[in-house]
Amino acid sequence: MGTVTTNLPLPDAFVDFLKENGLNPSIYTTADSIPRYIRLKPGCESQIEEIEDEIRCKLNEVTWLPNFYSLPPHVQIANSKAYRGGKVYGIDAASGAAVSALNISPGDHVLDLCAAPGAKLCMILDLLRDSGSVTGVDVARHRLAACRTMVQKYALDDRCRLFVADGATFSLMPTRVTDESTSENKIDMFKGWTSKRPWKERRRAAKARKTNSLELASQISVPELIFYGQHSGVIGCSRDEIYRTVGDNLLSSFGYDKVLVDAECTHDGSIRHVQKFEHWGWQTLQRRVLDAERTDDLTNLQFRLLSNGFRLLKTGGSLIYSTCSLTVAQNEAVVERFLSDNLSAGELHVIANCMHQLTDFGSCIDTWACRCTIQNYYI
Ligand SMILES: C[S@@+](CC[C@H](N)C(=O)[O-])C[C@H]1O[C@@H](n2cnc3c(N)ncnc32)[C@H](O)[C@@H]1O
Repeated sequence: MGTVTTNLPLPDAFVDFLKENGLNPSIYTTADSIPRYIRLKPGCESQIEEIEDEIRCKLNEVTWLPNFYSLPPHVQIANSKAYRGGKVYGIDAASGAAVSALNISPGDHVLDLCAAPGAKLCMILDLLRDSGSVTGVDVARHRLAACRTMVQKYALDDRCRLFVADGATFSLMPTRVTDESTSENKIDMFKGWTSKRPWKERRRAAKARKTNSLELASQISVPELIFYGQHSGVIGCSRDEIYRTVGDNLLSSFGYDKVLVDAECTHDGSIRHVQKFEHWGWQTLQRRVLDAERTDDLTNLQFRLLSNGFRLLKTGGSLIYSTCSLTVAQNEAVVERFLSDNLSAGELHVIANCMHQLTDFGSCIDTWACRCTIQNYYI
């Protein structure tokens, strides 16, 4: 395989892929100088000096993103007491930008359609504090299990429910607290409620898990609830209420206030991710990133995730579509295809492309280059 003059021996096929997509391969040469980012758990502000002493470096505040700090690339936080004790999160600033663009308000019911491993989901829960709810969906059970571990580690488990499901067909409504649902007998119902599914259903799911994830996605018709915090938009729901689907005509009133579609993508915008292929082998990159058939499948999946996220959004809600790919095909083209379908339906009132915000964010583009390509509002 040929190389280009970067720090990494990028294979020709990847360089061609970058060029075809109008991307300059030299962005991958800056890997050693890209800062790391952390997010401070709200409430831990007074402990910054202590954390700096422990990790032996100064935390530089990211002025445009509350609670985010940058630190030099060589500093590791995974073994620090601050990280293990749940005082800081490892999350890139670009990921924070996607969540920040959602403009979370108290009481929002938020849907995160590709939630695992959950860095953004935790940020949403922190922003909501003790109001609203978050519904996290992911097709990969093991990744969603890691998300559940994270939600529990950071004590964010009250208002969150997690479903293993295909985000392109997921159809459950947010469950909202009503006067009725806080009554004593409902609380008892909650205690008796179990996420365990009938044996036959579990056996079918286990069989499906043996196949690959795209096939699995099409086989999961009933979402599997793997976590349900006790205040997840409702207290004391029955199983039927938790699995309530609503027809399209009611979605405009009872859908989610905010939807995040942080879609599966080729990850080419993450310099650290691309770096890992040096160890995994460039053939893996060929298979995962460059394979044209897979890329076509991906853009179709992205389109279906975006369309379904929008379907589940209530009137006046807003949706963010983001990826960590820098390619037009996975960002602008997906959004344009979606808009051309939906504009003709006359449903969109205002469409603001928030890419311009990211150009101000400068340094975050080069780490998790998360492109927020759309912020839509219903009328
Ligand atoms: C970019 S990652 C999401 C990162 C996550 N939002 C975070 O902040 O930690 C994309 C996720 O989409 C999931 N995914 C892939 N296909 C999916 C589908 N059809 N439905 C739901 N999730 C899917 C993958 O398992 C993966 O966890």
